[in-house]
Amino acid sequence: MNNQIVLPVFPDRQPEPVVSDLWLDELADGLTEHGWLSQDVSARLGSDLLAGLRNEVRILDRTEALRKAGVGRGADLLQDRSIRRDRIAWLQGVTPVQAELFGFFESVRLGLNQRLFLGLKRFEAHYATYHEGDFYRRHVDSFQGRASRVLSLVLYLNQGWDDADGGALQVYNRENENEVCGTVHPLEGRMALFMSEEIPHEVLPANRTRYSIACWFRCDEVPLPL
Ligand SMILES: O=C(O)CCC(=O)C(=O)O
Ligand SMILES: [Fe+2]
Repeated sequence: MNNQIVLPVFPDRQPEPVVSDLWLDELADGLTEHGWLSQDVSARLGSDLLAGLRNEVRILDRTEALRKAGVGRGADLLQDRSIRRDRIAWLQGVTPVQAELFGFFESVRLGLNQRLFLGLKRFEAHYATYHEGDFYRRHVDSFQGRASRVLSLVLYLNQGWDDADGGALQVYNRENENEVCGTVHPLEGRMALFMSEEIPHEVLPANRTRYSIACWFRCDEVPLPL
C-alpha cells in the first residue's frame, strides 16, 4: 500500500500588495520634505492586480460607462471642457481587484496617519481616461474652503507609454506655481503622491488614451454630497 502523502498543488497566487514599515517611512519622508513624490509600485501591487485594474478601466471605457468629469461638487459642479476633459467612474471596492487595491489604500492611510498625524478618515477613488487631446489644466485638488481632501494618490495603468505619448503629470513648486518641479510619465505601476491643497499640478494633453486611478484621502468623516 502506498501511504505517501500527496500535497495539493495550488495555482500560483499573487502575493497581497506589499506595504512595509520602511516603505511607509520613505513616503512620509518624501511628503514632509517636498510635499510630493513619485515611485514605481508595480512590484508592490503585482502584475496580476495591475492587469486586472487595467482590464476594468478598458472595459468601462469601451462600454462608455465613464462620465465626463466636473469641477466642484453638488450644485457648484461645472463641466468646463476648457479646464478638464477626462472621463471618470468611481470605484466601489467590490470587484476582487478593487477590493485588493482598497486594502492597499487602507494600509497607506493607516501608515501615513501614524507617521504624519494627517487625520485621514477615509478615501475615495475613481478611474479616469484621457482620450487623445484630453488634458487637465493646472489646479490643486482640495475644494476651496473645504480642505477635506488632504492627500492625493494617482496610479497609472498604461503599458509601453513613451514620452511622445504626452499626458505627463506636471508638478509645480508649492511656493511658486509657475515653476515646474517634476514630470511624471503615466507608465503602468507608477504612482504619484502629493498633498492635495499644496501642490499645483496639471495633466498635459495625451496623444493616446491614458488610463489611471486617482485616489483622495480625506479628513472628513461623512461624505459631502457629490
Ligand atoms: O492623472 C493624473 O496624473 C492627475 C489627475 C488629477 O490631477 C486629478 O484627477 O485631480
Ligand atoms: Fe488633480
